[in-house]
Amino acid sequence: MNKKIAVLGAGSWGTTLAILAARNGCRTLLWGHNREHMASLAQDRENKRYLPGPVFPENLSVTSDLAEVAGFCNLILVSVPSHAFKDTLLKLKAYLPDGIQIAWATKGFNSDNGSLLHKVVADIFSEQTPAALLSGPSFAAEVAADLPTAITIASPQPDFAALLADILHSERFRTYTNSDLIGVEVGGAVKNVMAIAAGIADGLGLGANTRAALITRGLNEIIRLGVKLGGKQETFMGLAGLGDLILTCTDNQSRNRRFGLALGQGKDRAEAIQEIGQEIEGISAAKETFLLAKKHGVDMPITEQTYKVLYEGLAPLEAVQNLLAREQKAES
Ligand SMILES: NC(=O)C1=CN([C@@H]2O[C@H](COP(=O)(O)OP(=O)(O)OC[C@H]3O[C@@H](n4cnc5c(N)ncnc54)[C@H](O)[C@@H]3O)[C@@H](O)[C@H]2O)C=CC1
Ligand SMILES: O=C(CO)COP(=O)(O)O
Repeated sequence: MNKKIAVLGAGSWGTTLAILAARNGCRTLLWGHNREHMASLAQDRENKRYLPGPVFPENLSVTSDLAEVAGFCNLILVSVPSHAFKDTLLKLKAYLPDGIQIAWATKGFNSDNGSLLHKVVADIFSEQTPAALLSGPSFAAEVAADLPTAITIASPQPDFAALLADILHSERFRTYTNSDLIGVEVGGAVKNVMAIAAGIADGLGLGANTRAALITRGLNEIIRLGVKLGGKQETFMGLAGLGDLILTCTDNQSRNRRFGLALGQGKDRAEAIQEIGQEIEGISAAKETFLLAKKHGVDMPITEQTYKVLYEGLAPLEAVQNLLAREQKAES
């Protein structure tokens, strides 16, 4: 494929997406903010810190210089953590103010004010800037190992979604398109909160019934918030909703689930974060989701109890008891 793409964020997911695009024949530039780390990637042709194993294809080059990114192409796929999303785009804008096309694979909210990330893109560039989000059940290591995976690319601009879908699609990586950007954003950001909750329950040894109840009632919460924010109900039954929720609530590759497991087993929060050693997006998302739910008057009891465990020192077992003590009601 005779295309160029720059991927911002040289963690496990950005590296994987850059490898996928390069395997599909695109000239690909992977940017990371840490100069020493990027120098080691250039030398090793492998990301030993975040994605040990896969060797970089020849058409994948690396840089820590955003000016080089701007000179390379205007098609950008951002995969930095949510706390770095706005700053990275602001820095990029200094080099590439016009004609940019922005996709992102970041799952989370704007850490400044809890807004959805499409709002950050529109505020920094313009409402007309082609914008798309890649989301769905996709552990980086499995994708990089070429294990079959299906994801969603959401954009209000169908041509842009189709372009990205072509760049990344392969027999082992199926790309579906979707026009519901908001629904896909909410699904990807809030499933991380539910994965922490499911991990906590499993860490407490509460069993399979509890896990299934949390996933199902968690999906309900995600739908209530997502629809209130403008997402479509059916989106949450798809890859970026139920698909990613099941993946991260049930498999220990999920860092959010592992973090919850550690808390449920009585480990200290700081120790758990250090042991995992990678981004745990659900920690900030728990706060941002809790505040959004309050602002919009949406009932999100699992999110609320997870927030209280993470930010108010509530004991995990007490959080479960609070959920169980809620008044009996009709399923909705
Ligand atoms: N790893 C996975 O399987 C998947 C991750 N994601 C999402 O992708 C995003 C990135 O996650 P991962 O790559 O997994 O994280 P990671 O923990 O593997 O790597 C984080 C990367 O972010 C970089 N970073 C940290 N602070 C930064 C800053 N201020 N500016 C620029 N870069 C900074 C680190 O140097 C590192 O390269 C997250 O939003 C995550 O939810 C989405 C789907 C799958
Ligand atoms: O989003 C992911 C897979 O789809 C990765 O989940 P974790 O961030 O919990 O590892």
